[in-house]
Amino acid sequence: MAANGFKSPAPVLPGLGLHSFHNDSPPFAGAATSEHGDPEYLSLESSQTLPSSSSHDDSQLLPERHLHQHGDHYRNPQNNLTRLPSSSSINTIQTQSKSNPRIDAPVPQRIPIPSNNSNPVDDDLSLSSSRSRRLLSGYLFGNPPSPSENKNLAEEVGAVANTASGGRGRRPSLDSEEEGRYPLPTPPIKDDRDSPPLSEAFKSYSSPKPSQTNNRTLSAQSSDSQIEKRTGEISLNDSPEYRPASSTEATASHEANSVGVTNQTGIIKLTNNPEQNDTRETGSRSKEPGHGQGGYDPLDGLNDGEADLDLSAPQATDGGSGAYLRGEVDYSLPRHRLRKTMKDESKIPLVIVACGSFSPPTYLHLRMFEMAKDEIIESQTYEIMAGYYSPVSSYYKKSGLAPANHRVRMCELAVEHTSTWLMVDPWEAGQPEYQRTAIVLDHFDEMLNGGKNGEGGVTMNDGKKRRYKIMLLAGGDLIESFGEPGVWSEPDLHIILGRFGCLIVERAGSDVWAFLLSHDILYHHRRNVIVIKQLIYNDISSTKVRLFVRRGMSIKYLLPNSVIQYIYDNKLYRFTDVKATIG
Ligand SMILES: Nc1ncnc2c1ncn2[C@@H]1O[C@H](COP(=O)(O)OP(=O)(O)OP(=O)(O)O)[C@@H](O)[C@H]1O
Ligand SMILES: NC(=O)c1ccc[n+]([C@@H]2O[C@H](COP(=O)(O)O)[C@@H](O)[C@H]2O)c1
Repeated sequence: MAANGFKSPAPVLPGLGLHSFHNDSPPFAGAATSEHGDPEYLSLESSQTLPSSSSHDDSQLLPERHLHQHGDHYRNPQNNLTRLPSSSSINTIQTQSKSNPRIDAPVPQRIPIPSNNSNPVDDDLSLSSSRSRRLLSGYLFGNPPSPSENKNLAEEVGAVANTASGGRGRRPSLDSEEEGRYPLPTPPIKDDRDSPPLSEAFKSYSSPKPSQTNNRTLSAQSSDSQIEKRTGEISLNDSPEYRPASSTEATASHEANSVGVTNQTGIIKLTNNPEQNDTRETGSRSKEPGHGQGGYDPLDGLNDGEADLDLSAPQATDGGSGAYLRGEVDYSLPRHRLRKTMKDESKIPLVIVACGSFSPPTYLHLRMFEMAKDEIIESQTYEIMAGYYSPVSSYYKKSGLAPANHRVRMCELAVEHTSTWLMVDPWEAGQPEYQRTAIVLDHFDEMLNGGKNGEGGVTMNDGKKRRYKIMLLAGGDLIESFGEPGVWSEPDLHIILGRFGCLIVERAGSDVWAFLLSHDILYHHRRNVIVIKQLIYNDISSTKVRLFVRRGMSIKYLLPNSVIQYIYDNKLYRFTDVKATIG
């Protein structure tokens, strides 16, 4: 039995890799995964926009960014809607869609959340157990495939899933009694990261210098509610001296340039300013010159444990995304952790983008990126330049969606002190209408590789530029929704899978491999798809976190403390705001 769960992968799919199909994927400019070339719509010129959900309608309202495609700065989209330019810019899509009536009518339809249930907790519970959450909660795109096609696909999926699981309907997990029959993949080669041992980093923090402390720290003290008392045991410092007087002040402390860390040796409080904060005397790579511009390389060796304390990792500028979402400043893509040069120029520079609700972001959402990183390092094909969360806007009508500004801030808090290479892009969240994932990836492409003066891309040693490859990071359940009628349009799937690419993290309960075989478009672009096996299954669910908050249960160790604090400070997920809200 192969590690991917198939009894014998070779006869089914010659050339199927241990983890994925991606190994011989071409650099970028579209993945030529077919001998006969790819569909026309994979080769959008940089001047072309992606089709909107009603791409044939010239009166479609789009944010002004479609008219200002150079540089990072856009006017606040809240106030600047403009009409889509002539549909001639998307001719290739139209050509395709004319021959395919299903693509011809991709006007999003909103599927209402069943309204006969007024209890938000029950809504979340039912969503939690539903296998078709997106049909209940998301937008629908395009017309459903014909019933006969559906039936064939469903039969194929069933057949493949059954074969894959040895007839038991579900592939056994690594934890099952059959563990021995599922050899683990070769561990990733860690040498690239050049990490100091974790213990070294902690040693370096064992002698805090009182003079380097900052008075502001996170505190779980709350002004009200039993919920906060029960779940708010996240105080990093119980000393009253460090408690903000009010929850407002506690909120402000998140934005302060400091963090409090308690360990067995006592309270260590560190500022984010490396000059004031010189506790890291040994074992740290972050003080050494990095490979990135500015002397700091986000990917240069800090692993998770250290990163929790890595205050020299570049931080987002204060108030950046908040100010943008409030319409106070122009948009710009956060780049503070984006690597601009490569260590190994024989590889492909890769930026990973995770689209989703993140309501709230959990350790699973953080782990997804780390799992992807291991897989990428193992593949030796790509070099990771950065990772981004792109929280969906409030216009994505989904149960439990907190207002977009809160979800963006929670994602920022989640990565600020736990990661050295992850960032949060507020663009999608700040758009005045729902943006499909293909459009979001196109936005990243524009931001990272665009620029009329050729300023985008990665600068090679010889001064030449190379484009960042952008890949979507998603869980197996999201990928399986590719097969749900009306949720994704076919042209979008070709763009997402062909022009960009997908990193798919297996999710307990979803059989990504079987689905990959059964889905024609996914299979067509299989060489641009990387399936990531969860070697330690993590199924932390945002839905359940919301329910725990609602029920006053602890959510500690399910998500970063800073995010927990934010949830309580802002009274999220308690009562009515469990429901979707337009922010
Ligand atoms: N347990 C999991 N395993 C693998 N991927 C996951 C898991 N949970 C979420 N994801 C992936 O994380 C991304 C963002 O997820 P999103 O926040 O939209 O939904 P969710 O985590 O399922 O939350 P909710 O419970 O609110 O539906 C998606 O690609 C999703 O597939
Ligand atoms: N057609 C599309 O582009 C499409 C369809 C469904 C979900 N999505 C995206 O997937 C992400 C996760 O969605 P769910 O929270 O419903 O799992 C969101 O970012 C959403 O925008 C995109």
